[in-house]
Amino acid sequence: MDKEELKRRAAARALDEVRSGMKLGLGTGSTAKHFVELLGERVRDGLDVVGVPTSEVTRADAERCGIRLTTLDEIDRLDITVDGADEADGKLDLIKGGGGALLREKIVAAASDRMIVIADESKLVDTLGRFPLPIEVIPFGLAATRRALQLAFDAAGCAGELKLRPGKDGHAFVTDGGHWIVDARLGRIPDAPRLAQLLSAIPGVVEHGLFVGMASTLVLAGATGIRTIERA
Ligand SMILES: O=C[C@H](O)[C@H](O)[C@H](O)COP(=O)(O)O
Repeated sequence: MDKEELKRRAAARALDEVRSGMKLGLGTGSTAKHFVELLGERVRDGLDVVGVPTSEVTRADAERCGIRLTTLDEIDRLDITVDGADEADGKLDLIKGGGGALLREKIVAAASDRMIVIADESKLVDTLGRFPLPIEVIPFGLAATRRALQLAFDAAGCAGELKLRPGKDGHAFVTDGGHWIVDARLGRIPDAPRLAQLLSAIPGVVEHGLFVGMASTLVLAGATGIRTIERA
């Protein structure tokens, strides 16, 4: 089955959890975009929800779909965030940020009672790390931050090359928050919680793409159907 169809099925399954009156976090990426489009159809049929987008791209998509939007300055908590992932393991820890939206995604997920992750089944891995780990950094002092990152990788039992993410214009990719991203090709992250802690302690790191202990439900769509994994 076509991968886009699998993503749309996972998105449709997450939509089953949405009720009128809910406040929703709207994720970023090709899978989350299916959710926004399907949600828009329900809104046009009368579903009353309000959303907080996790990127400017998602904001534009949601507005185009007629979804009412708000901000985390106007409301306290969200009921559910629905978002994609670049990788997920069986403990529901994630790598996110392939599209560069990890910072707003993490802020929105942390303000949500539930985070439902939607994906096609190819995103499920035994150990995180095959997908390069996105790390959002401040441009100032980048070389010092890179050295600190390598020390953190050593301390967490992993190693790998760091690459500054290029943008379309040949310069560095710039996030919605005005920062840069370095992608770490680690191959295998044996202890994601430990690495997450070490990365968060580096001054030049704004945020990293390890989402540890945040997802409550993982919805995986495969050729044989939908599988749902709940946090233990
Ligand atoms: O920054 C982007 C997000 O973390 C996405 O949710 C992630 O990259 C997955 O995207 P996609 O659904 O396109 O594979």
